[in-house]
Amino acid sequence: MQLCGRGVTCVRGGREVFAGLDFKAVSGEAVAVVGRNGSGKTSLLRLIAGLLIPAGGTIVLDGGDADMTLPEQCHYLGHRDALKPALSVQENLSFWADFLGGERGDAAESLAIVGLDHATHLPAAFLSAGQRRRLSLARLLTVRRPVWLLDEPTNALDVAGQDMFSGLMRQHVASGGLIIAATHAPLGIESRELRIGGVA
Ligand SMILES: Nc1ncnc2c1ncn2[C@@H]1O[C@H](COP(=O)(O)OP(=O)(O)OP(=O)(O)O)[C@@H](O)[C@H]1O
Repeated sequence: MQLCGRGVTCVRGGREVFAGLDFKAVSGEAVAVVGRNGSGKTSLLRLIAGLLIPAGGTIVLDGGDADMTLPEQCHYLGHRDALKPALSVQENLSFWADFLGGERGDAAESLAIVGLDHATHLPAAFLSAGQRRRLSLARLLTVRRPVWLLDEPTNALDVAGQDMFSGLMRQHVASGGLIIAATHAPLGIESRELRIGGVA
């Protein structure tokens, strides 16, 4: 499996953020997207996820599931945790599993892995920032998708949480997945750097 961007141009609010960007990520690899604030790291992830339309160029996944679009094969985890505050931890995860569809893993096991098995019935509104992040990470495990697009994934995680997440990323790439992560901090696993917008 290979994700390939050719000549990708991003325009937001009528302003060109980046132009002519070439990039590639293959199965078993993590790519860390780095660059100064506003250089377009989040925008690039959203372009790959199909949440923004490129103003130019192409983004193609070769060797994936031919019956599915690229966005259908991606998990996009934004830096803001997309949770419904009135729903419980378990209900939030069920919502995402229903919304995303496809092959579904064991939700209880996913919550145990991210360390939220003690809080399954707690409304998401009561979670701490790190717990909200952990609940978002549980999505990656409950619904299997090969391409993980992660925006500042370790934000708010404590040291143990960062270690746990490094292990999950390692397993994902070892099983043939690929990761593209926008980050200002070290990703926590071996990764190749994709710098956008020049030197910070
Ligand atoms: N909805 C929007 N409308 C107009 N401009 C936008 C919009 N969203 C983002 N931008 C602009 O696009 C540019 C790139 O933003 P983006 O969030 O992709 O950068 P980033 O590299 O992820 O930044 P950071 O390191 O601060 O998270 C910024 O100049 C930003 O102001």
